[in-house]
Amino acid sequence: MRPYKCPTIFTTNYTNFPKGAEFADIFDIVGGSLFTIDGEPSHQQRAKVKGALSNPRMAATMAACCCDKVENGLLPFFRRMASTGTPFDVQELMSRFMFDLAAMPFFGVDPGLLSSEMLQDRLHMDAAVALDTFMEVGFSLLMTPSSYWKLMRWLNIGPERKLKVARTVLREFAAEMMERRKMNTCFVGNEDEQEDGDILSCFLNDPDYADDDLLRAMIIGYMFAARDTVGTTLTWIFYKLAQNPNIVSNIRKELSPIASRKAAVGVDAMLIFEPKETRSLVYLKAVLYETLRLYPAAPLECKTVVADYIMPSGHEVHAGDTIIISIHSMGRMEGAWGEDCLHYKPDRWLSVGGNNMRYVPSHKFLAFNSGPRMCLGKDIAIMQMKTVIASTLWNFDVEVMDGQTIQPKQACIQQMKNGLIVKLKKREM
Ligand code: HEM
Repeated sequence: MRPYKCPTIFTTNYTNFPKGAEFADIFDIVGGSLFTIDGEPSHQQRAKVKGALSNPRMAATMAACCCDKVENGLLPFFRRMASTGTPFDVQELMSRFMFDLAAMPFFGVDPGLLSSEMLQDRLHMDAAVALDTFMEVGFSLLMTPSSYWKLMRWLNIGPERKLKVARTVLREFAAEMMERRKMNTCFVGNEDEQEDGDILSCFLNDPDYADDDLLRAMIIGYMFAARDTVGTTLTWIFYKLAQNPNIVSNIRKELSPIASRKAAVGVDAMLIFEPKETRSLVYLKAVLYETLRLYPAAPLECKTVVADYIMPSGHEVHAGDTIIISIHSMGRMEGAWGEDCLHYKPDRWLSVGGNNMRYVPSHKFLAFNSGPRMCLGKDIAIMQMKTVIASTLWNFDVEVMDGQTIQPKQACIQQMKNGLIVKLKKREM
């Protein structure tokens, strides 16, 4: 079956293909929240999350948090590494950076994982590790017969034992964040901004989320959705750009008119590119999409079948079947992307003349999912990635160290198995 020819699962007949009970059982840590539910309850929760994320004030907070973290966290760190020529694992760094960036607008508090002096905050560090455990173990359970992992869960052995520890840590983390928010301490911004300036406040005041378990599930689900999806994609972008200096030049060319209107900040004269400046940049967006095509952050989509159905391709599926769609493979199919499907070519996303993005249906490019369950953070993710890539590439040259084995990890989020060691050099301008 060629899923890219088959929008039925995601759009036209999506009610016949919910996530299903087994998915919800494996990811019970986010049980009851948008991330595991289907049908009418998912529509209702989705409308609320969509409302919170698309509120213009929230969009402005997200953009401000991102600029602040890049200017005061990421670039100063890069400058230190560049001045001493010290190699570092950019994936590990992006993971900490994104933990902070996901948490700041949600909780109104900066966990400070990016700054190494804060590493003693065990709660946040442990929560970050527990999120990774769920992504890794959850992936292997999706591929395992449910009777087998349910027995392991009952006996508390094997991967289920790891999940149990991760569950406890994540529940503690979410409870602590709710407590801190209720006590209204240590927040980002002034008192006015705190009134309804973070996403958690919208849910704390909502009677539908009066159940603490549901609110906890929502918090953890949000951290899953917003943290490593972006961090992982950024890492793959750095990797591909280091192999393609011509693409780096094209990005810098696109940034150049903006840079010429800006004044550099700080002693090192570094430029920060703000979301309002990069919003219209199409080549940079094409780079993001091309990376997500070959390295989708969420490489698998899991669906169950409610009623027997014959796909447009003629394949039959039966009630109770599980369908696993490899988004990773779909991005590499010759039938969908042409003979050069394995080549990294941002230009394929551009219209003739290169001034606009070409239309590609979302059921063909599934990195952000498609149809009624499409990612709600797509625009936020693009804004964050554009800010990081533009600000990094304008100020630094990025070199990937030789001798590394680069391969994807088998997990729900497609990180690099061994990380990515890079070295930076401050650009002479
Ligand atoms: C490169 C970055 C990102 C990628 C590739 C991505 C991809 C996806 C995918 C594939 C799904 C569907 C998951 C499923 O149903 O199985 C999804 C759902 C979702 N994403 Fe994203 N995402 C990204 C960033 C973000 C960010 C930054 C946020 C929040 C600020 C976010 C919020 C959500 C939410 C709330 C859902 C649930 C939608 C629903 O179930 O109806 N995402 N995302």
